Amino acid sequence: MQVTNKTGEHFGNVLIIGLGMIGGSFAKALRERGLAYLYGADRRVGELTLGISHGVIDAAAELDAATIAKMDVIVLATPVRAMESVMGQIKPHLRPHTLVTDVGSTKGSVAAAAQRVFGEVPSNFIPSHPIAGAEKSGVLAANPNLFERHMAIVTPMAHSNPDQLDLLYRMWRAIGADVVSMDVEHHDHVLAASSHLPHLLAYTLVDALANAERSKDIFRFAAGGFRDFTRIASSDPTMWRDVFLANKEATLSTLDLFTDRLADMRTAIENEDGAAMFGVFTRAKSARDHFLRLLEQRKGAPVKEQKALNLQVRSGSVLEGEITLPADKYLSHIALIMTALADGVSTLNNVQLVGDLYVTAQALRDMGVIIEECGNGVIRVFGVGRRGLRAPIAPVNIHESQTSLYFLLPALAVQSFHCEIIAEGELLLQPQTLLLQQLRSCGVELESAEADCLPLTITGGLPAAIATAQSDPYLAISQVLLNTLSGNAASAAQWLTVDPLARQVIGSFVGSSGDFNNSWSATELDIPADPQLVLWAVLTTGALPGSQVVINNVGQSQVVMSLISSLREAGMQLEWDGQTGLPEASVPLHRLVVRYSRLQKLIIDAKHDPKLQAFLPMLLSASAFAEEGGVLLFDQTMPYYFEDRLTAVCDGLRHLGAQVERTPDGITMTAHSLTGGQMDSAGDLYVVLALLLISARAAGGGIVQDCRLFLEEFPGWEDISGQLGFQCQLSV
Ligand SMILES: NC(=O)c1ccc[n+]([C@@H]2O[C@H](COP(=O)([O-])OP(=O)(O)OC[C@H]3O[C@@H](n4cnc5c(N)ncnc54)[C@H](O)[C@@H]3O)[C@@H](O)[C@H]2O)c1
Ligand SMILES: O=C(O)C(=O)C[C@]1(C(=O)O)C=C[C@@H](O)C=C1
Repeated sequence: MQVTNKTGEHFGNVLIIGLGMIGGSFAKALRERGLAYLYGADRRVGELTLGISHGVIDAAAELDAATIAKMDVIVLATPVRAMESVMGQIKPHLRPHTLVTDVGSTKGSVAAAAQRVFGEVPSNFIPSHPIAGAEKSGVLAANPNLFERHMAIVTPMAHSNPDQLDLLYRMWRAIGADVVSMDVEHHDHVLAASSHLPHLLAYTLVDALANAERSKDIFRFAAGGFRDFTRIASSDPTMWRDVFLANKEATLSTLDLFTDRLADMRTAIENEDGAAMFGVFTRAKSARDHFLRLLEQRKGAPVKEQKALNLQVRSGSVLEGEITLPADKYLSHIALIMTALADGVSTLNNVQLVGDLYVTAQALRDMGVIIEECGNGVIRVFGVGRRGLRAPIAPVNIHESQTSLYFLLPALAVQSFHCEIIAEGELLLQPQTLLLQQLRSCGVELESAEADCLPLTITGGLPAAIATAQSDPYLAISQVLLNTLSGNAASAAQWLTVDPLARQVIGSFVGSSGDFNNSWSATELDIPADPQLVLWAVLTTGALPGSQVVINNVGQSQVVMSLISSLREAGMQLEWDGQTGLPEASVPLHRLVVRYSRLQKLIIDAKHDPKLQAFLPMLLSASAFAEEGGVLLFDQTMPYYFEDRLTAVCDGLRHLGAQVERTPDGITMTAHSLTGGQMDSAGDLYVVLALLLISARAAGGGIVQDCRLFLEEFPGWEDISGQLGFQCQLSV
């Protein structure tokens, strides 16, 4: 099949010498797109006959004067060691206007062969190499789409003809490849590691096992793992013999590196050193996951559409029991950074590595920290010391996690390497001016994209002390971490901006001596419950007659204490009932007993802690079932996303029949009976919690839409609420 191409581009007469799998794929790709008239030459005549009958080439050719002289492009596609004799054959007839290239897997040997044949690599000879292939060979394996969305490396010389280089780029692009340029030596080292070594291992493994004592059973019981690892051992032996003969030095050096590492693994197994194995496996997994993501991006894989998940809540639940709620994400983040940079192995209890915390954990893993998930929320972190992070092999990807940035930058600011941080989605559009200014003001070198947006590069060093107090809790903690990490005590004013519980978390590593230059000792910590979940459990229990719940792991942070005192003022029955968790813990956990209570008018105003703003969505829902409604007043400085949340909750409440009035400085809720209905959470975690609360109290229950993110971020919530008797089910 030959078609005319839409762009009108035509590369004229193209001769492929060596019409096997790669040469055939190249020919077919050009021919099917109507981009050239294709000739083939091969020492096996049968391949040429098949090439014509299968539409790979238009005509077979000899390497004689008439053929060579009329070619616009000649492509050498034989095994690499056969190329020298082919060059010798075409040399007498080659014209300067003909572009010559090759597709060989090694480049130094091809350039050297050209030098031997022509005296120097001719300006019209520009080597290249498609990074695409298969374990098959021969023209029947030709695939016209083989190069699409794969890379093609070109290795031009200083004196290469620029027009012919341009032609080479255009030709690879025309058949779908992404072209990159590289020097010959670099190419051979990189490919020795990424392609040649894996082939050597696969061939050697299969051969060793085939000759092993129990070989019959080894092959009989080998399954997916063996097949995946050894696919490439089915590749063409001639081609690979040539590759290893042609790229000897680079292959040997990558092989030596590998055998050293394999010897380390042998020692780890012999010594039953689980930590060493775990370290290698977690780092390797995260490196491979990164590689797969890159591959997906290159292939332009469409983002999978996920169905929205809704939660349907029935009215009339009665909650009863004792619960341990998922951990506070802010405190978990601080603890994770501190444990990663402490000396020794720390244990964190009640922590789930999900959402932002997972992103930060992956970044730390990429930099050599072993983080082991032991089940039941127990995490073991093998600290590397304050300046012990290792330069990651690829940029650190924080995806869409702004929080990870606040915590990772101070840690990176004290290391001894450069690190590039990349991100995805909306985070790429958000200027990080305040955070970057803060770091630059103490001498940290940061280069960022335009308008202080990601990606950015940070160069570690020894930052100077920083002393300004910040009211934003994330900027504040970032500043305190930076001081603590660089051995400078944070100022008293700075500490005041940080919640006492966060101070206790930091204190459990650096001790109370205040000497931040000391090494940090590893420790065991219970992380208190997430305050948003605490408030949800408190308000839901308080709303449902007959309910009584004990929350086992409440941390007495400033904001939790403010919430409790506001709710007590409105008539809720809340009592402390001693401590739980680790004995003599520096971050204690408290038991909180909650009972159904008739909530009076709920008032939150300027007298209350400004941090309560983050809890307004749920407080607003609670005021919808308070006896006399509620008044929530707040100043104008709320971040826009707080405003959006309140708007979503007000809309939801109106759907259920509540009377809600927005005023310029707040919201007034008039007591009213609530019916039931569907409400859209817009995917916001805190809106979901507020709407779940109000659905439980509405006569007809409620359906809260778009809860996927909520369920992912709080994976324990469904089980815990189910144990308590909260009647709720998933629907799509
Ligand atoms: N197989 C892959 O995945 C892959 C990927 C990228 C690059 N390459 C490179 O592409 C080249 C071809 O590999 P392939 O997989 O297509 O192999 P192949 O065995 O399918 O094809 C090679 C062809 O060259 C012919 N040939 C050998 N010596 C010849 C000579 N002196 N004159 C004329 N023809 C001759 C053979 O008859 C055969 O048809 C190699 O240099 C290889 O390193 C291979
Ligand atoms: O996919 C395969 O089977 C390949 O072996 C392709 C592969 C590789 O190692 O990635 C093999 C050799 C090349 O020179 C380029 C690509």
